[in-house]
Amino acid sequence: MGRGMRWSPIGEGKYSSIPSRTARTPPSSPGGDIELSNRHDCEEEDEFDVYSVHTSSQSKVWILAILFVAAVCFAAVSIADRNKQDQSEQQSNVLGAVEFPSDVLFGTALIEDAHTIKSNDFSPPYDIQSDFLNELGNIPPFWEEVEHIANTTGAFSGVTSWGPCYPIQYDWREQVSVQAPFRSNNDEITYLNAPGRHGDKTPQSSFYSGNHDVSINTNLAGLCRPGYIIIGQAKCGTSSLYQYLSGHPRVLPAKQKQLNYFKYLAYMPMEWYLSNFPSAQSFLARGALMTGESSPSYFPYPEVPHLIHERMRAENEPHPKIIAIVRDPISRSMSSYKYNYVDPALKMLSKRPKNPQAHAALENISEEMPDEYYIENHLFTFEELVRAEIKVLQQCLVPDGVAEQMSRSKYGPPNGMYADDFTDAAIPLINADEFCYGESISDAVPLAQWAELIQQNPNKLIVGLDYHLIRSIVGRSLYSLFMDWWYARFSQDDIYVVCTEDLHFEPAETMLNVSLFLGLPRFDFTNVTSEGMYNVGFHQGYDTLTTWDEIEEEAVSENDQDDRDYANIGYDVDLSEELRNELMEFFLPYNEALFKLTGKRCQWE
Ligand SMILES: Nc1ncnc2c1ncn2[C@@H]1O[C@H](COP(=O)(O)OS(=O)(=O)O)[C@@H](OP(=O)(O)O)[C@H]1O
Repeated sequence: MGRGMRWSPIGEGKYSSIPSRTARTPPSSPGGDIELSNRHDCEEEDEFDVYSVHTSSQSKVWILAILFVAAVCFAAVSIADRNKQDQSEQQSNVLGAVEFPSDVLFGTALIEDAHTIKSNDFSPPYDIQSDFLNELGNIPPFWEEVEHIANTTGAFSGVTSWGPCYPIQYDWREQVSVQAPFRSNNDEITYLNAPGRHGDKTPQSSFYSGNHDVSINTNLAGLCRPGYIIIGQAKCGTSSLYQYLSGHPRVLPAKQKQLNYFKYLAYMPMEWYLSNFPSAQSFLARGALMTGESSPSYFPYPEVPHLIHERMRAENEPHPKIIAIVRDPISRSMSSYKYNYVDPALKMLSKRPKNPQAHAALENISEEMPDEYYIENHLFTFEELVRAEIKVLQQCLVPDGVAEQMSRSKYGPPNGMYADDFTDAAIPLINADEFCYGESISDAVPLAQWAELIQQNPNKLIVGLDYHLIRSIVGRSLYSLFMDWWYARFSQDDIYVVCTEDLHFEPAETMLNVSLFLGLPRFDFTNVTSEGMYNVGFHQGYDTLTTWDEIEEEAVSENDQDDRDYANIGYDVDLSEELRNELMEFFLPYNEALFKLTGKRCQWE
């Protein structure tokens, strides 16, 4: 049945169509006695059987004539379809569906056996003159060998590894059978996800302790490394940054924005991690220079930069660039309050989960009330949570206080992961997130910092939620404390810092700067960024786009004209001028430390 039509019976063996607004009007039939359906051409010939006929001798001639035309159309369409199908099969063969030989997928391929490119007739869709060295003099990560060979010989002969991709066992030329200049469709990207390599099991989340025996160099043939890793911070626009960057025609996305490998899944071998990125085949067919991922879970944990360095930055080896994005800390804290506390609490109130702890917490709270009622009566305000947290942080972060001492003892000399960095660090490395927030007191008081609040407001809800995110609404906006660890493992040349405000107010220019830093060729991001923002508070989802019009509409309906709250749109978080000033004062030294460390100043006044 065709689009735009419904059929209703009008009598035995007879049907008439009820055209929708989009259906075409049938032509009047020459004999006047054939009611053709509104399908009168041969575009969708499969519906020709649906019409009603008042048979007469005169009309038989017309019937035969029409059946003849229909048959001719049918034959023509079948041939066209067949051709289309052949074409698309051919396309998918060269663009995506070609399987790697099983020895490459499943482990007998040896990297040492890899063929180098032997002849000059190898012509993948890359421009030797301009692709591997951009106007800033930056080479995209992992392309140094190709750049060197291409620019000295004017050809690709002798290249052993294709940019970020590990060598494959057979001739590189076989991987390039199409001259598709740039990526046109993400669906055509091949990922070498080989079920069976490590069993079909889905990796379980757990923090990597560093004690697992992970063989990191097994069977990497044909897999490609990320050229950039967006590390966070959470709620600072990591989703938009990732999606915008993926809009560069020479960048291919990972299977998903957040792989969380170096935080939760590092007990899996690198082979697993890299199978989440496009294959060498996709790079070659698409003329890609880079892929990457964006996991805000990396930002707050000192173990992560150490691990990325260990696994991806062997001495003098090429390695991915690190991109951090930071937002006005007050604005980020409000977004986090909403995302990590208000939304999950409201969800819990509406879903009434069975787990005994949550159940007990919800016992005296009325059911099926509007959100506003719960927010007013049963949720802690932003101010309440923030003041309780700041009290704890101020004590913990005093010079030579708990955070400093505990961090030194865990990560410093003699055997800590960062032993050498403590010896000569001018600024002490501090893991506030791990050492400032104290222990649980009881089922009713999950963390000491909330003891007083809970005592004074027994009707308010905090039990049963994700405490490690709620406890650090402010703390995770002290960016310099986290970035210190990243700079202990990566140099200024390896790290690029984006201010969320720049991404908001000058998106195309900001993205151009990020991409040039990465060594990519110049690209005008205007069409990409003008689509909207991703993962906005009132429309969540890492790949959920909210158009600028929708954002504008929501801002107007909320009467939210405060420039400083440009992103906290669609929800209200009360913030008195007094608390704003206090917070600005609290954040100031950390902001200044960040600007000094990174050499980048964000406009957060
Ligand atoms: N282009 C641009 N400019 C400014 N701000 C932007 C942009 N894109 C997204 N956003 C805001 O960033 C918030 C979501 O950040 P993340 O995607 O990093 O969140 S997450 O940690 O991955 O969940 C979320 O903030 P809130 O809406 O205040 O919650 C988004 O609105």
